[in-house]
Amino acid sequence: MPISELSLSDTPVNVADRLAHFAERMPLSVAVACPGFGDAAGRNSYATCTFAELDRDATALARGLVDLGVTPCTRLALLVKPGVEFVKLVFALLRSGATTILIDPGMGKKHLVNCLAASEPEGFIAISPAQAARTLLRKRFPQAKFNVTVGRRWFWGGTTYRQLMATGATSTTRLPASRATDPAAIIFTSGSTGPPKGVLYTHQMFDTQVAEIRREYDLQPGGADLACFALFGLFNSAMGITTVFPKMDFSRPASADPRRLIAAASDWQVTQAFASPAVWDKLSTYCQQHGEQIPTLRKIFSCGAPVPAKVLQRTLACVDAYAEMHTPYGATESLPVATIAASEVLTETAELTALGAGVCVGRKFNSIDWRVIRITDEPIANIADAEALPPGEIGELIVRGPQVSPGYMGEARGASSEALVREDLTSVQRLAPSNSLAKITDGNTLWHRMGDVGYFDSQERFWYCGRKNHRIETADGTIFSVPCEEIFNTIPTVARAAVVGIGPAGDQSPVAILELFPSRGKKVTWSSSDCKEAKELAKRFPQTTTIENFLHYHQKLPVDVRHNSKINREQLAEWAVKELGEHKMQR
Ligand SMILES: Nc1ncnc2c1ncn2[C@@H]1O[C@H](COP(=O)(O)OP(=O)(O)OP(=O)(O)O)[C@@H](O)[C@H]1O
Repeated sequence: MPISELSLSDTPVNVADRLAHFAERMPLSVAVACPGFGDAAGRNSYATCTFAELDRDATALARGLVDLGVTPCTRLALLVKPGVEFVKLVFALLRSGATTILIDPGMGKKHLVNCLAASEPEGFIAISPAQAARTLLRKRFPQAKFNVTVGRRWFWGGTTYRQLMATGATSTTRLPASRATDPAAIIFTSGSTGPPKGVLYTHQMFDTQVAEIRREYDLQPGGADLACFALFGLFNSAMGITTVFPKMDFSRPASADPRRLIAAASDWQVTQAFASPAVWDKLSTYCQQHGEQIPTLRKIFSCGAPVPAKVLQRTLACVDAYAEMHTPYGATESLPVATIAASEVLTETAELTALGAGVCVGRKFNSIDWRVIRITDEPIANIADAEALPPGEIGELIVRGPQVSPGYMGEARGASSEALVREDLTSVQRLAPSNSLAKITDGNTLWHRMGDVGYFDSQERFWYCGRKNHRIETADGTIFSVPCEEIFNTIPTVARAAVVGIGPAGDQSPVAILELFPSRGKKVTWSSSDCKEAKELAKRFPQTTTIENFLHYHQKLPVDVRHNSKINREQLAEWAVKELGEHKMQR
């Protein structure tokens, strides 16, 4: 059949084919490096695997899974720590045709178990403690029959990673060919605006992510990446780039020890690194205080929340003078959407951000189509019902493209997850409730509603003004969180500001909550001058002029589990209600 006659859903696509390409061209280069136990230093202390080994073992594991009975669309939860085995298993699962369920362990036990149960896994590929927990909670996972233990198997049966590898290595089973729209994974959002949502990933989404990230940032095979966000290991291996996992707790990135990150960077002479804003803040502060440098870094990425200009500046100061830093913008449902270079932020947009213009997240990726539409909390069934807004007007961002997820699963309220997994781009009628709020039909395509608000400027750059759910509807109009917060962030004593709404919808009052910088050796106290400065500043800008309540938050502001960077404004709003109710109002 000529290519032109193939529909998208017939096109064979699997991001794991990109790994096979590099295994052929650079078989002996290190694909993954992961620090061993203890404090041994230097490259020899890492567990490593080459591209050839990764490719060979991923195929063996995939055959082992298929021989176990795994078929296309079998849902398997992957609960393995970032490392060599993790990356091998991710590629094995992609090749086996299974749908991998990926969840951040940092979201806490209750959410973790609920998310897992909602996705109805047919098996667990998991380390021993997770298998033990699965066995104890077996009633919640009635369908889990394909269980593979990574590490020692105790009382729970199933097979082990080693056995799977051994049987797969001698198997000649043919692996299934995956098509572009076939499900590849269910990845959960970080749940910063409610319960985490299971996002359906197709093979096409993963493949587009890799192709677009490689093209946009001109990432070349042969480089080495310090991966402080585990999933980046997948992208790197599909680009011929060595993944270096530092020694850190990936479920609490902000707790990473800068000395360990610097050691991993130096051991592998890393050329690029990906970490959340909180990690860059901590690492760059350490480098500044201790005169450390990471001179081999050429490309630096940060994503997940706005990156303050001072963090961009400080980070660039501890790397090569020609290094670039980028802050890609996107969400689990759609990544990447837009990007901006730190150089553009520092020379142009940061100044406007400080004046309340929002945070510029840059221009769109080639493969994305985007619009800003009038804000509504109601479902929008068809694009004809969405009002597109002109540049300069704040609305909700909607996106479509090959890296955009066709829908959610896992909430499964009323709809069986089987139906959701098999859902394709045209079967919008079967969408679960959150899908109807998040998707808009346009012919046989879908737009995804980002749940983020902002506006386009005259150069079609998007200026992020926060989450739609975090906007404050007052009797006098709408207040957007991020533009206001950035105004308060310019106060030298303020470490971080959050602006939240309290009270009934439509008649909310804005409250500015400020975390102050610890002053050396002294307990941080909220002085009348701090409050006076914040109040005076608020009066100078139309965005903040109606804010009258200012509160000092005595600890670090609460943040999300995945990036430890997104402010949990819901929690702060509840706290503010209590504080103000107790007449501790600072006026
Ligand atoms: N570069 C960036 N600058 C500013 N904000 C960003 C950037 N990148 C991502 N974000 C924010 O992170 C959001 C995506 O986060 P993620 O997909 O991890 O889950 P979440 O939206 O926090 O979870 P949930 O939808 O469950 O609340 C974006 O919609 C945006 O608000």
